[in-house]
Amino acid sequence: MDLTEQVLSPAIISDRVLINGVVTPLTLTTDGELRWTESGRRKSTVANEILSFVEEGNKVRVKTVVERRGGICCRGSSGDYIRKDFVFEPLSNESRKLWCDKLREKLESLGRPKRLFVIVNPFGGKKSARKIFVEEVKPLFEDAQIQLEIQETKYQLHAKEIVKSMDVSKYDGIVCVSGDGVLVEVVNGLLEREDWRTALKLPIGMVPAGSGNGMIKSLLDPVGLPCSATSATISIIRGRTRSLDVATISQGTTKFFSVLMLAWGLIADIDIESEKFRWMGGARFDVYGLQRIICLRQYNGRILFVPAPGFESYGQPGTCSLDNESSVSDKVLGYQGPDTKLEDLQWREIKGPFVSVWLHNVPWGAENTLAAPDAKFSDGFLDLIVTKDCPKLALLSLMTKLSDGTHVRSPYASYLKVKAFVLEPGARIDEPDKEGIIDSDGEVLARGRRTYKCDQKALMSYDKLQITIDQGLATLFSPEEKLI
Ligand SMILES: Nc1ncnc2c1ncn2[C@@H]1O[C@H](COP(=O)(O)OP(=O)(O)OP(=O)(O)O)[C@@H](O)[C@H]1O
Repeated sequence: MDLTEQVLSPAIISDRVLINGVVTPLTLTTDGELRWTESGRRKSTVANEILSFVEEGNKVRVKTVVERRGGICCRGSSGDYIRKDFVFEPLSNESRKLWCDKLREKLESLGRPKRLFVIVNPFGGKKSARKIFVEEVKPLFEDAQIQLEIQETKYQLHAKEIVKSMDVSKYDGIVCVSGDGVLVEVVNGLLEREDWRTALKLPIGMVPAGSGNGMIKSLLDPVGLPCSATSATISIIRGRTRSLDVATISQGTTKFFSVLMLAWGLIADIDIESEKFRWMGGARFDVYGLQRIICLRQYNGRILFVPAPGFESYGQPGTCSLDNESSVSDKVLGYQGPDTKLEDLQWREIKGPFVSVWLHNVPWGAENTLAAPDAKFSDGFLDLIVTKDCPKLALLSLMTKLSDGTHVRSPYASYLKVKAFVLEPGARIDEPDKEGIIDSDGEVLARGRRTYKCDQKALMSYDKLQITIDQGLATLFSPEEKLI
């Protein structure tokens, strides 16, 4: 809270108050900064740091959260927060009332959330969401005087059920203390509501507490914040939002709304089949990934895509017979996907065999996977990474580069942005009686013949599916750009 900034903005209120028993001038500026002098040193706290204030007898306690910066250089080394209180005593009752009015008006003007609906998945990741919520999240929300309605999920798809029937008008946002799985359920639940247009305007906040926390990592990492429950919670309290593209995956009248990714081939096989090694923790992806590269599978099939401007040279011109049924469903009242006239678009195609086909909406797929380094939250495009004809050693090297995103520079990978996409999945080339798995946002969307757990039901069949994107349809709580 040391005052280093010398450019002063106009005062809303400036008065002499008692700080630690000493009469001192205190000023609140139009940009929400409180300035005073303590033990001969000029100090300040900015609006961003103020959570709330309370009157305690004649005193006013301002609750703040301050970033503890590490090292000499602040860039990228920040993000550890400490709670600090600043207490002052106005010299009269009138002065105290005026201070409280002005502080309240200033905080009100920031548009922060006042009532949040919190969904906690006690089952996700290392099963620590409940502990994270109670110890790290709830105390901060309480200090920020945010009213909470808390609900724990009791079974799979419970979060979707909850948001489908909740009264959205009562809240300023939904917070998921979970992994990405619950976020996807929340988006799908909101989109299946009759009032989806209004419901989707409700910002969704993520607090990382699952094994896949790709969305919140994608929000925090670009502004130099660590993927922690504290930085995520503070971002929600500050109330800034950003919009997020939503992809509609359709097969006939069956639809799934995706906000993270779709994978087919190697990545899907590793993601889904490594479940049998869950006891290994995060190492399951590396161990099973290595096994999959040694016994590499390739898949026949075809992909069609409408490239974003600048990516028209990828693939060959392709003709696409589209599934018209997918846009027509009178019985369903919820969102039906974007009104894109797919027939009028310039389609390109790439034919198999494929090692991997991967579509990504945001940069990070998990906390250690920078899947699509150029992906943007609301550019209206999905990033497509296609891997073909790749020798095993090169593939091994490519997979080790997933942590810093340089895999997209491999000569065996094509990396482009697409506006629409069609997948025509085929069988494995080594064992044509076996097919693959299509994975969207960590869940199995379709299981082909003789695949892992192929007796279990999936939402779609292992057949042609199409994807369209609605630009910026959903809203997320998001940290502000930091001046670094
Ligand atoms: N009480 C519960 N019991 C079992 N499953 C649940 C429960 N609550 C939620 N789930 C399911 O847990 C799944 C994973 O949730 P979450 O998003 O928190 O974590 P994740 O990181 O995506 O996944 P995981 O930890 O399973 O790898 C979701 O599909 C959700 O439906």
